[in-house]
Amino acid sequence: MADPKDRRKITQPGAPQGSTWAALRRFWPYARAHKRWLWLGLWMIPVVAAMSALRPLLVKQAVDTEIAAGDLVALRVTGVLFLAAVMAEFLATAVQVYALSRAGHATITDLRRSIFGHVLKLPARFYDKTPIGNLLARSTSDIEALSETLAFGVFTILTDVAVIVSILVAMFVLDWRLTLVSLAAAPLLWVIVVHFSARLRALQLEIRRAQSVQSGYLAEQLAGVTVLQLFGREKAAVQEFERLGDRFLRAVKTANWYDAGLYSVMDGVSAMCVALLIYFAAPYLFEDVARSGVTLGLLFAFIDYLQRVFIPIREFSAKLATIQRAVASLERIYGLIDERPEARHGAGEVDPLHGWTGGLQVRDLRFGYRDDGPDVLKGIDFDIAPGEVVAVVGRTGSGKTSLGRILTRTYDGYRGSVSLQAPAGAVEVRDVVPDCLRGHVLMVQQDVFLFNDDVAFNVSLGDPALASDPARLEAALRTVQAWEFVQERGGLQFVVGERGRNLSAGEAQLLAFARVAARQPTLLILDEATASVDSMTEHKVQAAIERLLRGRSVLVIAHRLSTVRRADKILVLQDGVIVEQGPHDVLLARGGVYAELYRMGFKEEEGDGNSGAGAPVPAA
Ligand SMILES: Nc1ncnc2c1ncn2[C@@H]1O[C@H](COP(=O)(O)OP(=O)(O)OP(=O)(O)O)[C@@H](O)[C@H]1O
Repeated sequence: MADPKDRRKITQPGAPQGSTWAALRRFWPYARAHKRWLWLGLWMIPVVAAMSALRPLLVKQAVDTEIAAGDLVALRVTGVLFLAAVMAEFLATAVQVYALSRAGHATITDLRRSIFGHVLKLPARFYDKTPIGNLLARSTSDIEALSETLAFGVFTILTDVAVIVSILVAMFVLDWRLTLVSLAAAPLLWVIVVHFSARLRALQLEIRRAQSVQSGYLAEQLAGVTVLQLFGREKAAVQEFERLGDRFLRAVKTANWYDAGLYSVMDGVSAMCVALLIYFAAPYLFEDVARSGVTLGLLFAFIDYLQRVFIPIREFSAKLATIQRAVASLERIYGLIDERPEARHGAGEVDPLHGWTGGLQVRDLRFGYRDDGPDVLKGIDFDIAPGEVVAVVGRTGSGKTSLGRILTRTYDGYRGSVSLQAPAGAVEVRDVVPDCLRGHVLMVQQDVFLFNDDVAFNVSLGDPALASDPARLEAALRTVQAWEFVQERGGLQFVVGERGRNLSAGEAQLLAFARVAARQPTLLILDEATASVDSMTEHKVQAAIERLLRGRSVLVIAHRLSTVRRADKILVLQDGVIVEQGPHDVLLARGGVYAELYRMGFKEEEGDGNSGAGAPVPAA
């Protein structure tokens, strides 16, 4: 199991650190599309604020004027107005919550879609350094945190501020002396809110981090559940999960303490303010109203105002914490958005490889995965003529897969030249945008990945031209001899299970071949799988490979004797260098590295009478 310390270190590469305001401003382009709902939410703010200030005024009016004068009709009218104010405030709040929540969730849906689209365009180097669990956390819980904020954070804070301001203005207009007395505890209040908010913010960040690490761990362990089960490591995984959960729980518990503390302290301060108000206002009540200006109605109104003003103040810190949480999430999401995607072929752009027949020239090719690391390909030269089948063999780690990755531009940054001999002139691989290149060059990887979907999807991969043409899919499956077993299982709609669990390794390989057969690339890079399959399936796999190789240029990372024999030329790679090249018989006769590989691996295959029954080129 990985060192837990490492897990703590998993951070977001390139996450920008900026101000809260800058992070929120950068979010605006996403929210703009739904600004009608945001405006509706904003328009409700003055309504809510005005009604909050109006209701105590109506109480004052009832007590001081109508009750004092014994005017029942006027008192009833005031009662009806009070009810109308209450209804208006509730209605405005409901409309605001609905509008903001709608805008928030619509924006989040857009953002989620654009992040998914962006992530799919990121190059292999990005995935080398970013754990998938981490990515999952960013696209689920971080975005969830944002939706909370958009709906109930920023805008409800604006509403709170408007309510506080309107109440303070009403209080000052009614009686500035009583207002100052009532607010005598304000500095104390400020200190408390600032202290608690800062602590709560820090705790919210810790909660986010702990959550993300735990969900990343969960995703990774679930992906590798079979390994855990086979090696009996379930208990250890649960213990580690618990440990990570404890970190989350500790932060939540402390945050709850601070929350509860804040609430009770605020209640105490609010009661203190009311007591202060009554204490100072009481003598005025026994004086002449014309001189003192203090009435019973005024006192009721002030008590009501004080209680109202404390609710938003109390919740202010919790909302600030929510915003802070969202900003932390935003920064992590920006870190992802700022990763540079692969270039895309623009609509209407000329295809530089139009008419290319598969001729290729590689000169002094050098490549390393890290700028500061050693090269894994160290000056490679070879040619592939149109329609030629070139096999690459070599011990494990000699650079065979890396060579395939350069030809498909899965990795950039090679030195030297890899030029494709197109009719309009030679084109350097690094100058062809990846999606255009992959319209001509396809790679079948050693590890077959199948989606938890039906055969039709796994072959078409959602390409509408293929998905809507079952005859083409069937033809591709027939080419690679997979149609028979697909048909036996119920046809194109047969669901292969997660990662192809419902298929054998050989059948999964055949489906991967069908993907290529359906697309007919000009150059095929085939990384032969080394997984052993039964001899019947092996026979089918060999036949399928034979058909795939026909009529196109192929670079095959070969593990079968049948494949190397069939090749027009073999490149023998050793430690990133081509040490021998030529056809099978010539290389064998030379008695060098190839002859050694042959003696250690292929010879056995030949001996067991099953030419190429899955025995791999020997590993070092
Ligand atoms: N994504 C990567 N980041 C860093 N180094 C890598 C990466 N992929 C491969 N390497 C390194 O590059 C070297 C060549 O690897 P490569 O996969 O090309 O070998 P290979 O000949 O295909 O091996 P095998 O037969 O085992 O598949 C190895 O030392 C390997 O550790």
